Amino acid sequence: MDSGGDKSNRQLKQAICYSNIASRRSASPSVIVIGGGFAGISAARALHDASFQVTVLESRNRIGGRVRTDYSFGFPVDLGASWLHGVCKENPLAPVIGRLGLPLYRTSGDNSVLYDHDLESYALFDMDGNQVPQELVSQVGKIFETILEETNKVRDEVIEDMSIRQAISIVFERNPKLRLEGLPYKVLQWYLCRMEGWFAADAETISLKCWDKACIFYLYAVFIINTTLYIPYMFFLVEQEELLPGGHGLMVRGYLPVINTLAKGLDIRLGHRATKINRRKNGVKVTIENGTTFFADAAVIAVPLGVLKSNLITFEPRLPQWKEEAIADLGVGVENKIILHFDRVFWPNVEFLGVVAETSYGCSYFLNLHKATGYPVLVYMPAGQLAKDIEKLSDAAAANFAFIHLKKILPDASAPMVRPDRLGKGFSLKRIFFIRTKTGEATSTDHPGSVHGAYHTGQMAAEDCRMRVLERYGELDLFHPVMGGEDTPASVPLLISRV
Ligand SMILES: Cc1cc2nc3c(=O)[nH]c(=O)nc-3n(C[C@H](O)[C@H](O)[C@H](O)COP(=O)(O)OP(=O)(O)OC[C@H]3O[C@@H](n4cnc5c(N)ncnc54)[C@H](O)[C@@H]3O)c2cc1C
Repeated sequence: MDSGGDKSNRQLKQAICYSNIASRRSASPSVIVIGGGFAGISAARALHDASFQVTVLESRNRIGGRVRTDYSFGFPVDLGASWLHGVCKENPLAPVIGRLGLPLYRTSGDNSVLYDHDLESYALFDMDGNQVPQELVSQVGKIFETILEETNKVRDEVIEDMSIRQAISIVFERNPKLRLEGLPYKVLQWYLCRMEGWFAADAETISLKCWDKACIFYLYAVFIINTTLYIPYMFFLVEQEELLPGGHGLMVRGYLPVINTLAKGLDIRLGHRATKINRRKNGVKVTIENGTTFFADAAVIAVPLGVLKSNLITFEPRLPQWKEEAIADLGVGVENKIILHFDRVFWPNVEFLGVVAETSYGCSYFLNLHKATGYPVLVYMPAGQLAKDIEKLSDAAAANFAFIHLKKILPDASAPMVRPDRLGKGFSLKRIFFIRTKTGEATSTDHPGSVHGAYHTGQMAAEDCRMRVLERYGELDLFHPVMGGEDTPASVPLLISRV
């Protein structure tokens, strides 16, 4: 499908490519998948299995995108996604994970006030290292739920949307007893901090109208530059995804085995950054950074939303106005991970450690990987503005920042053997039905911002692409449906446990 960088060679090869496309009608149709994250690899796998000739163009020197398992510590640590949200057979990733026999560690059941954690195994501290009584944490958790319920009343009263932060202020004005003071107030801020962590956004940018509903909302402009996204400016939107049942499970061995399995046998070109996509009568031409061109019958675009927003890829002809507007209106959030590897475990045997503070910005959260994996690792996970601020630091300074917070609660903490790693979280939180051959977590209506959402959109894009090619070229007998065909292997139950 590709041709050389030299211009005259290109023209010659272009002619050959097009004649190939014409003569290939008796052979399999071809597809270029742009982006080798979960969505792109999922689409490529499905199309490959449906007898398409598939080429994946991935700009980096690895596949996975925001899924990246690091082995440099001598054991797997996910620097990007690490949870399977929705441990149930309805999860589109369940059949793959189940068949691979990958273990999951349960961190919560359904309906946890902390989303992906139960309040069963935690330790919260104040800035002086005093542990917050568990009873107080539970009590404040109930108050937090009451406050959120009260914000529903505010929502019903107002026409214009507002941020969840504003709505909470109104609730406090109306119900001064919910305001809390002293330590309970700080614990409340911690709950807010976890809510912000779930959305990878500050309470000022989370929509009152939409945070727990499927809808679209335009909020404030934010400035984000992170390792995954190169976005100068955007509007933040929030849509609540549909939460799958079954609670949340950590991928104990990391996500890499899953994506590697899906990628097996695919033609993946690493270091191939697409810069231009020309849609033509007889197919698609994709140009990459060094001028090399690729031709195929169709293209599936599975790059992050931020890449589209920053116009790093030119479309010819231009995308329809409504698609451009949808891309412009979508927003992303930021979440980082800083991995702290110690020579021994000196912290309590709980699933997470939290630090309460006067503001949600000042609170922190450490995931105890030792509980799930047996390795002496804490993962510091800032989100929203804090994550953006930390991204401005050097890696060493960021690791030190996390360690200073840890020291506040555990003064005897030994220095970590750190190699900090950070991966920005590109999070689109808006419903998006457009670009039929565009895929990626951002296009998931029900599960945006998740691996299973990305996987599912890849499957949908592949099916859509397959149908379009079939409609156009009429080779119905060549393929079986990408999704849900009779050949779908019997599902294997997911292996989930909790200690
Ligand atoms: C820190 C962090 C924690 C997270 N935690 C979880 C979690 O626990 N559970 C969960 O379900 N989800 C989690 N997520 C979200 C999840 O990782 C993403 O929703 C999902 O991986 C997105 O997949 P994608 O394929 O849509 O995009 P991406 O993974 O971003 O893939 C897009 C790919 O396109 C490539 N690309 C970009 N531009 C070009 C170009 N011009 N040409 C060619 N290739 C290009 C990129 O290099 C990348 O490989 C987390 C994300 C982060 C960052």
